[in-house]
Amino acid sequence: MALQNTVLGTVTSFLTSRNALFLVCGWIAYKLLLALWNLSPFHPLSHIPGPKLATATYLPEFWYDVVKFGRYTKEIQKMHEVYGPIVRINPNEVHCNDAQFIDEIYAGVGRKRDKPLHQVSGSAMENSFFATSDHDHHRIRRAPVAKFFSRTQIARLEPQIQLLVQRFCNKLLACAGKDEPINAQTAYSCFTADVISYYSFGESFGFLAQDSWEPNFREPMYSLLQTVFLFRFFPFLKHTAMASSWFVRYLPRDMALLIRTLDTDIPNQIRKTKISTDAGIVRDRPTIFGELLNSDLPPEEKTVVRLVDEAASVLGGGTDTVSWTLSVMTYYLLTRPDIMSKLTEELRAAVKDPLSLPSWTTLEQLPYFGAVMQEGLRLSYGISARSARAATEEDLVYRGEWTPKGSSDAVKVEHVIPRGYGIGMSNVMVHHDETLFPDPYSFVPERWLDDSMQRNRELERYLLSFSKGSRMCPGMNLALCELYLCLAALILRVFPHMRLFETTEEDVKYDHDMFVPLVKSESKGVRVVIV
Ligand code: HEM
Repeated sequence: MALQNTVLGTVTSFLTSRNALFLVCGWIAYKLLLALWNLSPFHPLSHIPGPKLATATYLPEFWYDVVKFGRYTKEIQKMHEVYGPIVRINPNEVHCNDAQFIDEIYAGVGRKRDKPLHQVSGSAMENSFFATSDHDHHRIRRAPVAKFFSRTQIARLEPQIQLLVQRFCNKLLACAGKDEPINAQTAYSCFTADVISYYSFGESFGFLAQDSWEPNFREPMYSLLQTVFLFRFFPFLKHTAMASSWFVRYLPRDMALLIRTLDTDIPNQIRKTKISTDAGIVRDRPTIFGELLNSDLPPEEKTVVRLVDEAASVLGGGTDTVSWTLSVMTYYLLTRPDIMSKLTEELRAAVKDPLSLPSWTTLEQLPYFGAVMQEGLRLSYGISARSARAATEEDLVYRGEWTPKGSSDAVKVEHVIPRGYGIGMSNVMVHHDETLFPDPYSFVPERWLDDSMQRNRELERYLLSFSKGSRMCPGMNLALCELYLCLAALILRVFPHMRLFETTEEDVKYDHDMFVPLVKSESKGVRVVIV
């Protein structure tokens, strides 16, 4: 019997290992065949130039984005130097480095644009409209949220933002004389998180009300974003993130707070809102959940799980983007006294009392302030990594010119990007395009003004910070309202007392990305002291 068992065990394990070997060989053969297909002249993208390995496989993208972390954008830039303005960067995606093609890729609502599945699989908020691939489904999901962030709605919120701006400046000024430097982005993210939470959820997180700048959501948000490239290749790993709530008590304080907010507080708030909505109770201050639950979205779009993802994407989208833009502007303004004094002069003429600022729409009209804002947005990029769109009902025809390296003659380039295939651009490349922005790494607000010192609308077509078209940032009005009000108050009240602390241009200069721009890993951020 023992012998029989041993023989049976050996045969089973032989069969099992044979099966495993068979599976592995089968998988390798499948991948090889797929690579051959991708390289073949029959593939719909075969006419688009690009490196052979990237044309055949996702290996280069995996290597630079996952293994070397967030460094594929720079490789794509190098590919453009060799292959021209249109490059095949992976078997099914094309990248464009010509800003004249922006309106074709990021087209308006009337022209359908999906987001490629490979791209949206990176998002942990898979039920949000941000991560919704299909154009029509995205439109349905986006509509009620976009309405909530319209210009009129934001104007109603403005008094509360003004209040938080002044509270924020008071808190910064109260740090006068302290030796410990303040990480500007951490401080700014306390302000932006309080604004977005008050507006979206009806209650502020209260980061400005606490004594210090910690805890806040900056670090945990960045930690969550770190998974974006890995999830693109292994989307099933997203489900392991759900386990994080089981060991929340062992996590760092700020990460635990974020997990608790997303896993407990927000779902509870949605349930409470649902009960009052069902009972016909009208709240005096609308919340994003109230808006979604009252909208004509079908019931399957109103589940708690989906609304939590929507809340997380608004929270994620609305916190660090604004705080990073403010940090970049802080650095440039504190290192450029010429720009600072010109701006201060313009603001002093328009603002009688810095404790009671004029409206955001009034501040927006100040030409030099507007120019500084545009330049700050240009050098903070919004999303630095590529964001692709797939036209599903039309082929896109690219026509342009390109001067290959080492040649003095421009050659004409024409390519058809077949429907269904993704084509994207990277803000970091467009914003450093020398033909549009001469001396692109310098902070030059004047480039946004025309000869009569008014806004240069023509150039604004190439500012991609909020993206363009049907999937552009729905939070743009809120972001601009925060940026104008906060920067005006900082300039008039805080910057005269603020000094940079061991901060250089390296601390704001793009190095790699995680979807959002990142500086060199060893940077300690933009740090300031109040004197
Ligand atoms: C300076 C501030 C901001 C910048 C530069 C910015 C930038 C962007 C960009 C470039 C996109 C397009 C992403 C893509 O192509 O996949 C986007 C989308 C988005 N942003 Fe913002 N954003 C900012 C502030 C905000 C705020 C305050 C909110 C809060 C409501 C927000 C919420 C979103 C959402 C929900 C999306 C997804 C839109 C969609 O897929 O239709 N953002 N943002």
